[in-house]
Amino acid sequence: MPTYQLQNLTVRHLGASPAPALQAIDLTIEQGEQVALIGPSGAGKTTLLATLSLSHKPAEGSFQAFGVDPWALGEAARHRLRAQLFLAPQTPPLPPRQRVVTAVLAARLPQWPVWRALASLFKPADPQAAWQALSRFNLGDKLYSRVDRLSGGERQRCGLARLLLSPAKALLVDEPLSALDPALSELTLTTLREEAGARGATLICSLHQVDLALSHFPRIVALRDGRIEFDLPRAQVTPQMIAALYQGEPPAASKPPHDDAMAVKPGVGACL
Ligand SMILES: Nc1ncnc2c1ncn2[C@@H]1O[C@H](COP(=O)(O)OP(=O)(O)OP(=O)(O)O)[C@@H](O)[C@H]1O
Repeated sequence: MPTYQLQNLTVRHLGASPAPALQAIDLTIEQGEQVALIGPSGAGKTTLLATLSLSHKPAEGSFQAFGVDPWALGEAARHRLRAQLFLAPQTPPLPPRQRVVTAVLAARLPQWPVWRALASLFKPADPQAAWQALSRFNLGDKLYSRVDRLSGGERQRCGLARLLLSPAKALLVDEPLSALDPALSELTLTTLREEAGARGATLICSLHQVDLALSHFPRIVALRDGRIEFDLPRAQVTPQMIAALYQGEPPAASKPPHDDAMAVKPGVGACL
């Protein structure tokens, strides 16, 4: 059974301009596939990931996750379905005063009874698991740091460590590299792909770094102006297609010149 089946899907943002954020989206993603979403700013990548995580209700078209239409389910059943999906947003919503260990273990809250979730706020239930997840992103030394003392890139990796602890079968990751240097970018994508592969989870990741999308992901879905421009195995994606997709707005390089690396960081860190 596919993880997702979307047919002729339209998604609008409430109160936004009449042009939909996504339109005529046909997309089938099989369980265990690893897919990169690319496209210029405003193309609809975040909206698509939010729709796949059941945060946006489509306006039109057909949407199925794990073979069911989530929006035809009652609230409780949809909530259970949501527990199968994990969205790691570009700016993870981490409580600023919380310790990293608590924030990471929060990924397990949906599996725990209320008493255990509350107890974990005072004494982390499984710090070893949090440390292991953080270590896979080179962040083990921040286990007991406060979230608001982390840099933008550290916070982003803290959000990804949560993903490792969630039991989800679909891992949805929005721009995981925006605050990371090239070495950490490689480590992060490799870790995400290994994790998804090891547990047979579907991985869908939006990226501005087209070279990394092509080197790490077998399937590339390109969005522009809310529509799918192409959906192809990476071997069939040509430089001409990439140039047409970005039309004058060059895709981000994964290896910025040294001076640019500093210019990228501050904007992303200002997240909470
Ligand atoms: N909360 C919102 N309210 C209204 N319109 C929105 C909202 N979020 C996004 N949009 C609009 O929806 C469209 C798609 O935006 P989206 O954030 O999905 O693009 P994106 O490809 O993820 O862009 P970026 O690469 O810059 O993150 C854009 O036209 C954007 O202005």
